[in-house]
Amino acid sequence: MGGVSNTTAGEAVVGMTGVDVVRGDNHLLRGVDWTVEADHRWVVLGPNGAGKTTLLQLVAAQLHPTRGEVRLLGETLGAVDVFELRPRIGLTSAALAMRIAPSEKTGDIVVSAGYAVVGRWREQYDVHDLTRAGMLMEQWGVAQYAHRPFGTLSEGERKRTQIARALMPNPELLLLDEPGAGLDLGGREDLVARLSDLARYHYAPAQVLVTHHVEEIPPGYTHALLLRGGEVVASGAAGDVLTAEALSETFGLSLSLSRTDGRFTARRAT
Ligand SMILES: Nc1ncnc2c1ncn2[C@@H]1O[C@H](COP(=O)(O)OP(=O)(O)OP(=O)(O)O)[C@@H](O)[C@H]1O
Repeated sequence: MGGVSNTTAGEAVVGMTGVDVVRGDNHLLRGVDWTVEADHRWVVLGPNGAGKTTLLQLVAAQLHPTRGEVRLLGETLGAVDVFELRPRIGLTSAALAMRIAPSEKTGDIVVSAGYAVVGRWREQYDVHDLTRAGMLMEQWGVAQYAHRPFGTLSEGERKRTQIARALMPNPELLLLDEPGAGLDLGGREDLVARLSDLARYHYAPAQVLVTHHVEEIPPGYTHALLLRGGEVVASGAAGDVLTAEALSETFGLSLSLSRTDGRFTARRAT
């Protein structure tokens, strides 16, 4: 699924050391060290205001650190033209979805991704682009809506369209900011299954998924980073990091955690 990644050989996709992001007196992030390798699939978990979106903005090359170093796809933020870096990174978020005009055709939204425009039809798409867009829309279950305006799709269909669009330019890093937000149970389960397939696909890009809910972690995700108040509570292999103790500390309440068939469930400990 999603095409072959062409990540710079020999270097991590993301390498952060001692990263602070400060606004006024607020530390949005403090002392973050993080490495994402090409075959990693990371889930970033934390409560509201923990700094997850700020972290994602750094690795989307949309924000520079106040202090520390961010290496991204072999380049250093601050010493590279971010407009060259951004096309190598696929991003989905509610903020981006809001920029899509409801009247745009779903197929145009996907095929236009490589041209850095949202949904605008251009005559010069070549057969390769159209074929790839069609394949991605099939994979993400939205091919039948190619001629429908984006605004008529359900929330789940919109989320899947956004992911197909993010994968269109064959990115080396895929960033998913709360892809499960606003989905009903069926929509969430469908998305988790598709993301699980993508996670396990050897040639898929490195992936980082931000969520508030352990129930949304797709099986096949390899690593987890837990954030609270801008600081890393725990980070590493998912099996080591995703514990009741670490989650309780992250969310500031006593939680129990269970795992069945690779899926997690958390609830308040009684
Ligand atoms: N420009 C800014 N100036 C001051 N504080 C900011 C600024 N931008 C964000 N913050 C604060 O930084 C903190 C982290 O925000 P961020 O959006 O990264 O959190 P988050 O973990 O993504 O939260 P949520 O789960 O609610 O989306 C929040 O407390 C937010 O209010």
